[in-house]
Amino acid sequence: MHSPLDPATIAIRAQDVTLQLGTREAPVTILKGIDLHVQRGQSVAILGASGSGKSSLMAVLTGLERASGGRVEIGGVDFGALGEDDLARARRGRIGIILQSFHLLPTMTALENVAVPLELAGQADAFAIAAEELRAVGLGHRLDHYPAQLSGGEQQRVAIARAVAPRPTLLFADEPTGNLDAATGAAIMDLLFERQAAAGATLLIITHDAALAQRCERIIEMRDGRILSDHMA
Ligand SMILES: Nc1ncnc2c1ncn2[C@@H]1O[C@H](COP(=O)(O)OP(=O)(O)OP(=O)(O)O)[C@@H](O)[C@H]1O
Repeated sequence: MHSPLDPATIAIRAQDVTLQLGTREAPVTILKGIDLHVQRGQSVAILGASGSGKSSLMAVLTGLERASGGRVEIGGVDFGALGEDDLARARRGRIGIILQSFHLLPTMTALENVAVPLELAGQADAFAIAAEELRAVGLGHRLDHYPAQLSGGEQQRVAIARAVAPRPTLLFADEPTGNLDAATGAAIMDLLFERQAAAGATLLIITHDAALAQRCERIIEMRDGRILSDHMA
């Protein structure tokens, strides 16, 4: 049996994480001491008013932004100890990100959008794996379509396939249904949970939607750069 804080089962370990941005003369403290442990495979909703620090927390946990203080460990790797190149490498294999506005490359087909990042990460059979992932999200018949030829829901499916394909430890979704109608959004969430389970990934979802948050195992609420509450749903 693993204890709850066994490194083998912890996907995210954040200790007293702070983030300061702005200028030297006018620094702004955005994250004010975040302590967070997340078990591998858990789904976590991050709620909070606009400006409470949700996206900043995501930026620090994904290594897009370096913490100003404290410690960030993702999948057992101390992000603070890595140089830029090693950090980029560590992020590539471990972290998948799904954003509200999909961010697909417009000049690449659905298949290429999923396969090319895999190939860059050194994955053999990148195109075969990408095709399999796209079939798993119901897009087997759209492999050669460009993003502009796909609906919003289909584009988000491609983005999910792209994020899940490298089998990341950690999947982050920032308002993943924000640009979709309610029915499409619900279908996308079903798919996201299904693909999370298939990949055995930990899922953090930033959302303003309390109903969506209730579908996660755990709900964290942020206020003013701090965790205000943290409970199982
Ligand atoms: N580069 C920056 N310099 C100074 N302040 C910043 C910078 N980036 C973000 N902030 C501030 O940090 C605070 C937290 O922003 P953040 O985007 O993390 O909030 P959020 O909870 O994700 O909000 P939303 O729900 O609107 O996306 C905000 O007050 C924002 O204005």
